[in-house]
Parts: sequence; structure tokens; C-alpha cells
Amino acid sequence: MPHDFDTGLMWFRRDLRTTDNATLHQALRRCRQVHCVFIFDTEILAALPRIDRRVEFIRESLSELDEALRKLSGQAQGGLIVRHALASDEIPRLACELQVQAVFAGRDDEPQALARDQQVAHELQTADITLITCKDHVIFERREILTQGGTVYGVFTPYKRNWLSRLAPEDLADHPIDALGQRLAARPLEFQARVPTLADIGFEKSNLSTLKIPTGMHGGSQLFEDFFERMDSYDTTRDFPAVKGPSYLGVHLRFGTVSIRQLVATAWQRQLAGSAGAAVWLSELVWRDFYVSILANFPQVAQSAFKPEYDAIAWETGLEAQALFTAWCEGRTGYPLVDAAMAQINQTGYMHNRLRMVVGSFLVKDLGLDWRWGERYFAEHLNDFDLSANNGGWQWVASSGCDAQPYFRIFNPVSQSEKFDPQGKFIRRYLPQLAELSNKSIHAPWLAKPLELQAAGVTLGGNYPIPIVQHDEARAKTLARYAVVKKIPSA
Ligand SMILES: Cc1cc2nc3c(=O)[nH]c(=O)nc-3n(C[C@H](O)[C@H](O)[C@H](O)COP(=O)(O)OP(=O)(O)OC[C@H]3O[C@@H](n4cnc5c(N)ncnc54)[C@H](O)[C@@H]3O)c2cc1C
Repeated sequence: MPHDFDTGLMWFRRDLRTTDNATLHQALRRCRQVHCVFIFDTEILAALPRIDRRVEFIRESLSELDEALRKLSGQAQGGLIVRHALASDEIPRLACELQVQAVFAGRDDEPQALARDQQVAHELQTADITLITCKDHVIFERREILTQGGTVYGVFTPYKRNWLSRLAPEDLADHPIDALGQRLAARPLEFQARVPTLADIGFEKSNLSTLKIPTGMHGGSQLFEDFFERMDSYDTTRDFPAVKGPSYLGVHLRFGTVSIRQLVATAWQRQLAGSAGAAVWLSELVWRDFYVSILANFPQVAQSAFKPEYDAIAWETGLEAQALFTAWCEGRTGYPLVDAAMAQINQTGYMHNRLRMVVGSFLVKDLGLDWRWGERYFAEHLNDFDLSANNGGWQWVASSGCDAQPYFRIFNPVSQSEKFDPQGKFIRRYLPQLAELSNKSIHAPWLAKPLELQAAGVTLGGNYPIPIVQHDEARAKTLARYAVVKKIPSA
């Protein structure tokens, strides 16, 4: 097969897999031989706590990737080069040392990633090396799905309609690399170091393995196979946090240990076969593309409200606001569903989607705190943290985003609890001190009779907090706070 370049460098980032990897496929097709690298970017790692499940997830996934690349190359010296360095310096340096003519990377439209890639492209250019980026982690990107007027959609439903009507088998085509595997280069002697340990990069082991969160390509496949059995009932189970309804694939989609094309292809086929569950799940994957395109086209959302008039809202500040925020973070609000959800994220790095909406709404519309505080907390704690989806989710609950819930829709944390955790199973799992309360009282312990509280071993203000705000009062305050939005005409 003819090739465009003699030697290429495949730079893995959020695509840690050898199966259906569009970028790796292109690199192997266009180069006689390809080296592979992953950089633990010191700029990104510096901001993280020394125990971080995501760093461990990546590290474990890299071990598998390294092994898979070696096998595919058919050479004992094949495999992944892993560096711990500033990516914007290290990639150009490595490209020169390995004497490559092209560097291949999966496209990433987060503002920081774009700035880094621009810097890398510039450095490479001075050495006459090309940076080639490929679409891999979404189905449609940037300006591929536009309104009839050629503008970017700000509303999900017509975006989804257009997305689905555009979807064609070639968008989901596999990118096999088995036949091209012999183009994977052997690593020169000085690049043959093993994948660094967590300690090598200054991190410690988290509870990832205790939680049995499966990593790497095999972990992604295992979760997907498991979910496949449940996909048809996703529409009816997905809202109940005590039920194993969703796929738990978020972290795998984040780091690309599964292929979005393979997931969409399966969901699409099942939807066409009449599965309502698959149709709803496919919709969630379309939301993912939607938010990626919003961030790519409106990068200002990373700092500001999508609807600028919402930046006029005056959020609570000062010591009292800080104390309310700390209580929210630590799951001490006195609202059991909110506190159980915060315990879930704090203990596992995962939070059920329904609960992300409930705790988000509580932060913004019951505590009157800036949605960016919650966004930052989620960014630090979620295993599946993704800037576009997290920002989209927070702006949705704050009503400031595209196609967000209207500002006057305010979740009642007690009725959400009664509706979505009717038997209090989820609450009991994360708040064992409330386990003995009745199914009725567990949603609002302050309404329980003193005798019931005593019999259940619950002391309000002791082993469980008194509510830090009254929902009805908070609701009225929020409506007043948001009134400013109505006074400013939309841009
Ligand atoms: C305030 C808030 C913050 C959020 N932060 C994130 C985040 O940082 N990262 C993230 O991936 N999702 C985020 N979501 C969306 C959603 O909650 C998670 O994707 C989902 O709970 C992950 O669990 P799962 O993999 O089991 O999802 P499933 O229900 O099995 O869905 C499958 C996949 O679809 C995508 N998806 C599902 N819902 C959404 C959505 N509303 N928007 C965009 N993509 C979606 C995700 O990639 C998810 O893994 C957030 C939602 C809210 C309300």
C-alpha cells in the first residue's frame, strides 16, 4: 500500500484503544511506520489531588493499550512510549528525536486542548512536521449539523432530528487496524521504558479497584456487554438511582476506551428494530455530541452563561454562602436524596444522571449559589468529567444554557426523592444512619414524629442534619433572584 509519510507519530489522548480508532487507522494507512505515544501532561496533572481515580483509570488503561499495540506490531519491542512531561514541549521534541514527518491526534475542541494543539502545531511546523488531527470521539462535530439557515443549533430537539436524518452507515464504519498492525514501529532502545507506575508520576492508589470500576478496552467492552442486556429497558429504568439502569460507560467515553461509533451503531440497530430503550439511550449519545458542538462553537460558555442575560444574576457570596457550599459538598444539607447523591460522588466518582439534576438544582435554586461552583466541584470529582457535558448540564439546571429548563422550574428535593427513590433504597445505601426510617419519613426526616426518629436512632442536628434551608422560602427567593433575567432583553 503506498504511503504519504515514511514515519508518523500517533499521539493518544482521549482515545485509549486500538479497536475502531479513526486516528490510529489513518496514521497507519498514511505512514510506512508509526510510533505511538501518550503523555502524562504535567500541566493537567499539577491541578489534581495526589489521589485521583481518573489518573489511575488512565494508567491502568495504558498498560492494556501498550500490550495491545505490542501484540499488533508483532514485535517484542513494539508498544507505547509513555512520558511524564509538558505535552506542548514533549511532542515536538519526541517528533524530532523519532524523525517523524507527521503527528496524528484525535481532535479535541476543548479551549485548552485547542490552544495546546495550536502551540504544538506551530512548534512542529518549524521542524517541517505536520500535525494531523482526526475526528474520532464524536459522530458529528463542529459545524457538521447546522440549521437550514446555516447556523449552529441552540435547541436540542431539531438538532437531534437533523443528526438522526444525517446518520449514514459510513459515519459508523469500523476502522480496523489488524491488517496494518505490522506498520507499528519497534521502539528504539531509549524509548522502551515500561508504563510508569502511579508513584512514578507522583500519585497514589485510589479506591478504583475496590469499586471494581473496570478499566481499559476490556473494561469498556465488559460494561457494554452487560448494558446491552438492559438497553431495551433503559427508558423505564434510567431515572431510578437505586436501579442498575444506565450504562456506566461515561468514563470509558471520556477516555476513549470504547468507540462512540460502535455504541451508536448498536443502539441505532436496536432502535430500528423497535426498541424504545435503545432510542432513548441513543438520544443521550446525541446530547453528548450536542454539547461538544456547543462548546466548540461557543467557547465562551466555559466561563459565562450561554444566555448572556443570566450573567446579571446576583448569586449569594460571603461566609454564609461558603458554609452552605461546604455543607452541599459534604452531603450535610439535611435533604436525604441530595446528601446521598453527594455521598455517591464523594465515595465513587460517579453520580446518577437524575441526581446530578437534583443536586445541581438544589445548589443553584435552593442555596442561591453560582452554578460555576457546582460545575467546578463536579469537574474535580467526576470520573467521567467532560467539560462540554458538565458545562451543558450545569447551565441546564441553572436555566442559563441552550435548551435549558425554564428558570421557574425548580425541583423539589423531597418530591424528587419520593418519585425516583420511592422506597428510599438509594438513600439507605449511602446514608445508613437513616436506614431504619419508614419509606415515608426517609425523604424528609424533619417531618417524622419524635418517637419514630428515636426508634430509628436518628437525631436531627446529631447524626443527621436539620435542613440548611427551607425549600419553599428558597424557591421564592430564587424566583426573585431570577427576575433580573426578564428585565434584560435577550442578546
Ligand atoms: C449537572 C450535570 C453535570 C454533568 N456532568 C457530566 C460530565 O462531566 N460528563 C458526562 O459525560 N456527562 C455529564 N452529565 C450528563 C450525564 O449525567 C452523564 O453522562 C451520565 O450520568 C453518565 O452516566 P452513564 O455513563 O451511566 O450514562 P448513560 O445514561 O448510560 O448514558 C450514556 C452516555 O451518554 C452520554 N450522556 C448521557 N446523558 C448526557 C447528557 N445529559 N449530556 C451529555 N452527554 C450525556 C454520556 O456520555 C453517557 O456516558 C452531567 C449532567 C448534569 C445534569
